[in-house]
Amino acid sequence: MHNLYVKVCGLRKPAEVEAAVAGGASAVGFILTTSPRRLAAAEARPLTALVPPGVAKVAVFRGEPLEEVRRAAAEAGADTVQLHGGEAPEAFAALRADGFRLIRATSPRSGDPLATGAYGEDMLIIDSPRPGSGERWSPESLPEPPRGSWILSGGLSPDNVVDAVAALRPWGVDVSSGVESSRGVKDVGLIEKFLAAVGAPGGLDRTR
Ligand SMILES: O=C(O)c1ccccc1NCC(=O)[C@H](O)[C@H](O)COP(=O)(O)O
Repeated sequence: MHNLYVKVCGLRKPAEVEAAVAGGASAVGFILTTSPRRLAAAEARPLTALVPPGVAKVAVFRGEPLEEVRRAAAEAGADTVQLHGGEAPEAFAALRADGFRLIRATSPRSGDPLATGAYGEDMLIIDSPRPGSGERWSPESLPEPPRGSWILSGGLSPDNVVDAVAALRPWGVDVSSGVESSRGVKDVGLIEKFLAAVGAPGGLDRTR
């Protein structure tokens, strides 16, 4: 038996972080790449400082040079790095050596391996081809069943997450647009609703 890992991403304000933590999120994400949700590392730092032990602080990147990722993730106070840029396994090894936990993000038709750990990562996010867009992807687009600690992402919301978990049986879920009132603007009530829907803390029980 395993309880669902729940990541709430794209947070920009203390009240959003506090709602995610209070609602039982396993991880909170901060976007340090091009996005309406982008934060500078120095802006993320006071937000990660609000996060208690046991909740992951995830810095999200897409295509930045490795040295920039290392510097910004450290400055932000993250303990986990999420890479969307198709980085090579060597980038994951370098970040591991820095002490970060690692999330590799990909999409179903990318051609990337769908086995968690293929590049040395701890977790694998399977997301829509346009991360943070709120778009869902079709289960039929998966070339093979994902393996290991994989996180379902892309277009989840308080209203669809329970059915999506029942259909695909992921190890975890990740949400951003579905807990926003408009693009890039989080709604604390929707964060609470999402976390309540998945039964956080602890999450939906699921059998592997
Ligand atoms: O959220 C973004 O704007 C973003 C931009 C560039 C790379 C990654 C980004 N988000 C990463 C996430 O983990 C999102 O939570 C994930 O893509 C799901 O987003 P959504 O479909 O909006 O729930």
